Amino acid sequence: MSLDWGYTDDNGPSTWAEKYPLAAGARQSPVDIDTSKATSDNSLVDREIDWSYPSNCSYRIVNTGYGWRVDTYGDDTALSGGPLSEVYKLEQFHCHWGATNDEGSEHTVDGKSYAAELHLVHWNSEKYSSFKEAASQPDGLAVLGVFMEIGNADNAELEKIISLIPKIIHKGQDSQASFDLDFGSLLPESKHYWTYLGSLTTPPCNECVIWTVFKEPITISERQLEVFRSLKSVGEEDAIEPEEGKLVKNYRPPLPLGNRVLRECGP
Ligand SMILES: Clc1ccc(Cc2nnn[n-]2)cc1
Ligand SMILES: [Zn+2]
Repeated sequence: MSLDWGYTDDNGPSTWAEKYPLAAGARQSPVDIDTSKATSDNSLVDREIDWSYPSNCSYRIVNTGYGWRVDTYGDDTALSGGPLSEVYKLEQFHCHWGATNDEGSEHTVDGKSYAAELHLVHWNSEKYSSFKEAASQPDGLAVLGVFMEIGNADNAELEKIISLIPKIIHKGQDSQASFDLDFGSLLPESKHYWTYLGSLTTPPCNECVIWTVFKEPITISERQLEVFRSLKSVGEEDAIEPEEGKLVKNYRPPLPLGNRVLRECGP
């Protein structure tokens, strides 16, 4: 069964607009962050971005066929301040990566790619009654983007996710694992970031995301990234060769910023 969309030459980002017209919109993500175009904005400094994630909010990890996704209980989570006018709740987090370490992030900075990019997806629970409703609104979602660069040491918190990957190698597999995660270790120390109005980076590419991309990367080891790449984009029942169907890349290349404003908080 051929996939509606994906990351191969046949169904990759350049083909998405054929079936998902929003993908051709003027408010698409990711973008290349041209640091010379970023404007400072005191209102971002006055209302510091703030988050709260209880360590026990993660309850399930699933292979979506496009990567791994950790589903979270949002009730006791909160993201506010910075570019956000309301309080957003954490819905899920996931990651994008490439076949080699010199690609993999979705956003780029002055043309530079990082090896991977972590996305924490939140929804505006003050204004909307569900994630689904929020995903159809221009201020419905808030995604935190965290660049990941290769480092020598394993990231200990990521290791808790890595250890579950062997249980979800095939598309559709999930592990109902309530696991304790210190989100502080999945976010950079610095709260400096860029922010702009964009979209989901996969179909249907809804233009509903207020993006916050942190300037400081976190580290991931080469071994850990290889484990991500061992995930398969096909189900266990799809008889394929062992090396086939590996999810070696799941990132969308940058789209034009166009006439959107790119703001920054911090040097
Ligand atoms: Cl619900 C949903 C759909 C697609 C994505 C993919 C994505 N969009 N922005 N970052 N990742 C995330 C959540
Ligand atoms: Zn994402």
